[in-house]
Amino acid sequence: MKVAVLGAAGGIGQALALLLKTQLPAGSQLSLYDIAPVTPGVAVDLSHIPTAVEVKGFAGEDPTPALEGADVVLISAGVARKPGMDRSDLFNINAGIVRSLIEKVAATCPKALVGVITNPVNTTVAIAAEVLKKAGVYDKNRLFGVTTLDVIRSETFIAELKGLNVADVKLNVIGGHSGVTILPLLSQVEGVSFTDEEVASLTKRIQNAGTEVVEAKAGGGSATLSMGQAACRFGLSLVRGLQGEANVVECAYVDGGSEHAEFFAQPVLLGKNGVEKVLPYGDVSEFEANARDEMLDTLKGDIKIGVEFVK
Ligand SMILES: NC(=O)c1ccc[n+]([C@@H]2O[C@H](COP(=O)([O-])OP(=O)(O)OC[C@H]3O[C@@H](n4cnc5c(N)ncnc54)[C@H](O)[C@@H]3O)[C@@H](O)[C@H]2O)c1
Ligand SMILES: O=C(O)C[C@H](O)C(=O)O
Repeated sequence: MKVAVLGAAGGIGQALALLLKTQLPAGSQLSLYDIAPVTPGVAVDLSHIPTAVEVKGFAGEDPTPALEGADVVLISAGVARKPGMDRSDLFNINAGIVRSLIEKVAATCPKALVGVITNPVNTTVAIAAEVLKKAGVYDKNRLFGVTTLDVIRSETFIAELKGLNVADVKLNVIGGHSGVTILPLLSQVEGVSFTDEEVASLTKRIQNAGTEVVEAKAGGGSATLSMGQAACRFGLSLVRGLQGEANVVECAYVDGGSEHAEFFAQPVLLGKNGVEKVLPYGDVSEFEANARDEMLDTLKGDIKIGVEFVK
């Protein structure tokens, strides 16, 4: 199994690479690429950790050597937010970065499962899809916007609020990955009840959690360590699915034939071809149904910007 991380010298990339070095199955290869010249050194550093995962690092303008033979590609290349910015403010720089990296994926490892972390995810995934379509290699089951951070934040905040063991908290987070498009389905958490005030405030906290980190880092970037953990969880789930493990389910932002939008985050069953099955996200409360319906104009607008950028 070969996993490539693009943007591997960055805050997310280095945390993710460390977690993958220690958690990928024995015999895996970890391929690190970034334009930053430090990247081969990051790989040398990681290679001294005693696990049966081979690490190679590549820097420079061309990611091709890092992508050759990749089964999974995780992309966190690009710029991060500073206080006062919205994720959509990253579009001008990150759209072009994602477009050129996906062009190389299309040419080098078109069958790889691709997880896009780079913001604005609602838009960069649409860009990736259009680039893959243009290259004639688009397979909707192999492209994912990584929304796992919204899921692990929800699990953490719910467990804190209700005094639960976080390992017991499970829920779907649907929609997209920005502001009101992030919708945690709190009504589905088993064994707890929330007051209307708790639902409103917890939903808002989860939707603003990225900004919470951006402000706390005071100009030093956005979430990197929690995102490294989230991307590792998602990347390992992709690998487990590829290896034929049964019942591997994650929420992700996919082109899954949703009635709501061309791309929509919801649970998917992962397998040897990426998405084996798009799963229903289940019953929702009246609050959640309203929030879902109200987010759709924003989400569809974000997607349109991505499609038009490539066309
Ligand atoms: N999906 C999510 O939930 C989520 C969560 C956190 C952050 N993000 C996003 O992830 C991205 C990266 O965040 P970060 O904190 O790691 O930023 P960072 O600045 O620490 O790292 C980004 C890295 O990308 C590299 N890079 C830039 N252009 C490149 C290119 N063309 N090819 C290869 N590498 C390139 C940079 O050299 C840098 O090392 C941001 O867009 C951020 O908004 C997404
Ligand atoms: O908020 C950001 O800009 C980064 C990321 O999308 C997050 O949710 O932490």
